[in-house]
Amino acid sequence: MADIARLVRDIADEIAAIPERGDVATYIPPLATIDPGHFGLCIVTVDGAVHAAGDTDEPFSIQSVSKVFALTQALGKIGDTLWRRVGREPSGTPFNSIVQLEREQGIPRNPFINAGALVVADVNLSGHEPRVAIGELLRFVRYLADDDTIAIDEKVARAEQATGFRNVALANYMKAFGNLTHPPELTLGVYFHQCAIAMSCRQLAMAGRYLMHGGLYEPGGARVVSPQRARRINALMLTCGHYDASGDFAFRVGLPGKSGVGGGILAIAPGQASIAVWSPGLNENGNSKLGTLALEKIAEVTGWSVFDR
Ligand SMILES: NC(=O)CC[C@H](N)C(=O)O
Repeated sequence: MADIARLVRDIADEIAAIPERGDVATYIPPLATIDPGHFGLCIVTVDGAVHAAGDTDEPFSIQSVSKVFALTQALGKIGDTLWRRVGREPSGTPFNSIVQLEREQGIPRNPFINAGALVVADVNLSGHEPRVAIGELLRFVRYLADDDTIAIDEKVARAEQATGFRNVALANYMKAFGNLTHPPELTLGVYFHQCAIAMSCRQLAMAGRYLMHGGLYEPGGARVVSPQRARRINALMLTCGHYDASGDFAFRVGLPGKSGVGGGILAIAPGQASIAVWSPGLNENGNSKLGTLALEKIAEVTGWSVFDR
């Protein structure tokens, strides 16, 4: 087994020295003003050991990484009937694309593109006020991470709301096909707030543990989801977690991963580790440029892969 403590330190040092860091998201001021020099890394291994380096305790906007936790929550509510309203195929299109929705009758390709995440948010809203639905998701994430300090960044939520015209279009379009059950503005409110959850790498890696432990909170702990559901969420992360760069991520890293436009990535080595990286500069697909590179190096050194013997 590689020396993980040393590995995280080496990678943090190596990444810190790279000048070409990608471009931070500019669509809202709270993201546009982030220093691209940040880098955080945290690896929680299967034995519970936590290895962290760099800005591992600095909260950042998890954005689309929240789609993993929201999906887990929605599956807990309605199980496999979710798949009548959202597909399970890679889209091959950017995260906020609308093109497939017309041809495919308002059924989004998968739960990790924005359209699919809006359907998931609509499910999580059922039977609740938006405030209660988002509170439920926040409590779930706090439980998974074992950390009650995790919070929503209201500034980010407000900025999402003020600028999210494409998401408004996606929600209205799906509403026209009958694939949203609530008024679009309520579903959008839940979605914008889930994107605005702020977490550190340490909190994110802790929250991802159930996906390395086959659905258990920790080995021997409470069950969050069944082993089959954990496997399936991992499968969706691998095939759809990086939008139209999901194939490239699988090729380079070989692990299920979910990115966010805040520069965070949660990656899972099933049975081995839950890994969170944060580097705010993005590549042309809206995924963390150096975060992906860091994960590629981690996979190379440790041999963690879902494609190995
Ligand atoms: N890829 C992302 O992280 C996208 C999230 C962003 N808030 C959006 O909805 O456009």
